[in-house]
Amino acid sequence: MFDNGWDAGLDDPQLAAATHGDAPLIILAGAGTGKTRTLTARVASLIDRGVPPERILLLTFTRRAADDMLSRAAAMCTQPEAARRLQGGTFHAVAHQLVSRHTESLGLPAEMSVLDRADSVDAMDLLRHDHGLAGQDSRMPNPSALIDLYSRAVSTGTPARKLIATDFPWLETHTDAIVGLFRAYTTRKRERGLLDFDDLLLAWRSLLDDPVLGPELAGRYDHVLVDEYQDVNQTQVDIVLGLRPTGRGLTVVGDDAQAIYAFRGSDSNHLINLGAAFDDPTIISLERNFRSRQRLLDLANAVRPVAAGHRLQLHSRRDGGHRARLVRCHDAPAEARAIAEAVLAHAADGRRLRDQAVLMRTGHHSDLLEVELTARQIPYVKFGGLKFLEAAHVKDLVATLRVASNRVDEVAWYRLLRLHDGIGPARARELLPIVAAADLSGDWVADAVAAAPAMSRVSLASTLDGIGQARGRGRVADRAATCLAALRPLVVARYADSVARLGDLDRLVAAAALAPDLAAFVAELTLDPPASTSDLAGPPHLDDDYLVLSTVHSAKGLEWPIVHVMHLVDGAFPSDMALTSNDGLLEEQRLFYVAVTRAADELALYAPLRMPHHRFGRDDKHSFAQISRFIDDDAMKVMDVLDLVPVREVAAVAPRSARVRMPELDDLWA
Ligand SMILES: Nc1ncnc2c1ncn2[C@@H]1O[C@H](COP(=O)(O)OP(=O)(O)OP(=O)(O)O)[C@@H](O)[C@H]1O
Repeated sequence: MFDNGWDAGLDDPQLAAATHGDAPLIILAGAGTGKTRTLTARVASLIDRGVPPERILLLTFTRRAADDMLSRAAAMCTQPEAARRLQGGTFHAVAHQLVSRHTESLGLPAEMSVLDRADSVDAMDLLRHDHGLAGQDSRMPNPSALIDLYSRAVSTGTPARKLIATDFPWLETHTDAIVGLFRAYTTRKRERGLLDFDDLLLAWRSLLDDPVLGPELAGRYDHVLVDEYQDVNQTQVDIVLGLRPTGRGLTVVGDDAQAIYAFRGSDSNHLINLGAAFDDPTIISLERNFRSRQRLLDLANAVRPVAAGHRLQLHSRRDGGHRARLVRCHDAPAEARAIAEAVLAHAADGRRLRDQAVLMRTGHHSDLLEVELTARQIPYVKFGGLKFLEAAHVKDLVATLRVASNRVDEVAWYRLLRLHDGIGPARARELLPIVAAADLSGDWVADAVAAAPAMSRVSLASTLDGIGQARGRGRVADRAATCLAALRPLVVARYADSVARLGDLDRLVAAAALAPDLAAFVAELTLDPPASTSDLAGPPHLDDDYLVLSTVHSAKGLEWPIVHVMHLVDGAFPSDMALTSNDGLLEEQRLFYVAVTRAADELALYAPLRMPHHRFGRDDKHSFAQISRFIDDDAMKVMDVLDLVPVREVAAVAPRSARVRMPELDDLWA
């Protein structure tokens, strides 16, 4: 029956999921159990069953995941040309496409820009002056705190007044001003075609709620498949239910133990509760892990968080190999040396560097390790931490491209204006009504230049001329190149290392040139930012061999034969920010579970038993560190221990493995 390849090698539950009919399907899949493979096979099987590819929608959390799955599914089925017709992408990217097509119905201007968090902070900064919320007083909420409050209200659907009273009481004296500011902020964004990430999802949900448009939009699809459902927020749940109100044709895949985005408003309970929304859901659990050796899964099963979730017990047919190993090191420099030496030892055994990854809770944890790797000439690539799009020069170009596509994008103008010597925030605010006016009249360039300080006039005139020319260019490639030409002198004047930065910008403009539409390119870049310029150019050359350093968040969904996880001490992993809240700790535990399930063959967890007091401190004060609370007695039973420290120190810092604990004493120093 199945001679097209998509069923090849699937185990029974995977095959059942791939060939399931139209009733709502919930696939609960543990780590490494082949979620991606199963979803891909299901898409291919749907096409072979006769579902037109354009009536299948696949929603994922990264663009790359959607592209990979759709192209693989198309290659596996009998219609290889289906790849072009299949619909898919991230929730936000699909929302952006839809919203761009329905701007009129939504009362939005035709030209739109997408705001990331930093842009939203700028937008709030611009408006708070009009609401008496700017000033030197330290009790005044800063724009970043205001955006946090605003997003929390939106993502949880809680009125701002209530939220201030319960969660932000120190802002209570400003309640009226804040509520007024938020009202103005919402109106202003709408007028200027500025949409933040939440707005995109809310707009999609509103379109689906509309009695005329909603059924038409939902009726475009026969099947909607959602990956990583444990990471959806309430608005995304509403969108999914709006697309498939009865659940017919809905497939979701998720693992509640891998939910790691609560800080963005996600809630793994949505996966746990979904079944109750339908009459006849089919639930399939995938528990056979195809990635890791059983000895490593013994640890994964021991540390898998079970709070309120589904009990999955992973098993593998891959025997042999070593148990997971806990490596206790004297301090952080010793940990860095131990990791570098282990990496080299595996390389000497014939492993490529690319077969290994070092994972960390937070990007800066690898500071010392990077020094060590550089000294030993071990090439590495780092993922996570500062994103490429957060680099100042990249944001400068994105702002330039945005004003060339949406002339009234005052947030982008605000950034661009401040790149000119002599124009600070106050001057920029004065110039905005001229350059970002909704109804341009007369010679706006001359007016803006005349209003600018004398020292800025020459460069401002040249930037504004350049942008005017860019807007007149029809081809995307010409428009992007003209924008960069306008920005180039500002980058040279502003950044000491401008040559390297301009190299990045050239690559970005080259990538833009391939896009059919500049505004869509910029929106996509903002919604799913590349980690580096090499991401824009596709994967690095195959001959390159390098070690991967990655935050656990960025390692989600990936796998390596050998994985080293560092800084496994309380305060680092779990992060000290999470130590005071139960929800925070649970999220850290899920993050730990993601980390330990990335390894196929070997897993080493490193714990430096002394940590410096201050990351950038000038002194060398250290204190004893407690081995991560996630490595508890059950975990220790399935691990080997390697001590790179004197026995005396181990005894001092490892009471968690003691059979009898004295919590009342321990807790005093927690
Ligand atoms: N039926 C199968 N036969 C052989 N290998 C498989 C099978 N299904 C999945 N695999 C392999 O198992 C590994 C894990 O699969 P995949 O990445 O799809 O898992 P996942 O459930 O998305 O994992 P995670 O949630 O941990 O990221 C991959 O190397 C994949 O090729």
